[in-house]
Amino acid sequence: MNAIQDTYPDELSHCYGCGRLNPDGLQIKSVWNGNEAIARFTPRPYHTAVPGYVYGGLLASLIDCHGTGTAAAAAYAAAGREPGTAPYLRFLTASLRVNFLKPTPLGPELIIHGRVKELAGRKVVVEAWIEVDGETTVQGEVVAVQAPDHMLANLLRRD
Ligand SMILES: CCCCCCCCCC(=O)SCCNC(=O)CCNC(=O)[C@H](O)C(C)(C)COP(=O)(O)OP(=O)(O)OC[C@H]1O[C@@H](n2cnc3c(N)ncnc32)[C@H](O)[C@@H]1OP(=O)(O)O
Repeated sequence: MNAIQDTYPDELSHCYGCGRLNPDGLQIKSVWNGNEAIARFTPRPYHTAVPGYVYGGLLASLIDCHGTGTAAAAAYAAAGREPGTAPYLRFLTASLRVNFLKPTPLGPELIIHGRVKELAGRKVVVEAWIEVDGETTVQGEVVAVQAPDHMLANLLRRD
């Protein structure tokens, strides 16, 4: 199954966290299974906070972009539409909350989960958490708001 980020149009695919066209970015991939979205990411040694543990800002970025990706996938599903079709359902982070429950070990693959808590109008509230070796180390919530039409039109305009 395609990751939702692989269906974003090129003009909206430069995000540091999830843009497939950003060679220096994290390029996270969120796959929707009809119930939740899952992303997998293995931090690199330079993502260190203290030796052996992952930097919290990276973890927040994973929650952030997986949250907006989950919102997009869920919004297309709720509308009965094929992901990536125009008019684009592309979401921005309006609010990001992250609770670091315990240190996240550096080395193993992280599994990032995203589930919709609320979907109404242009707003999707996503609960997200990071699992490593079967334990949840980070829990967060993203309020994702559909990009306003004028913003999308501006970004998609070709000269
Ligand atoms: C265009 C695509 C670009 C692709 C980028 C992908 C990004 C991936 C993740 C990111 O890092 S995004 C970067 C960080 N985020 C931003 O820079 C967003 C900056 N903020 C904005 O542009 C506007 O504030 C925003 C578009 C998010 C909302 O402005 P609107 O004028 O569209 O909001 P509006 O007042 O119409 O509210 C719509 C709903 O969202 C709710 N809302 C808005 N801001 C909120 C907030 N901060 N917290 C909680 N809820 C919020 C608002 O209450 C309302 O809920 P209800 O429908 O239930 O009434």
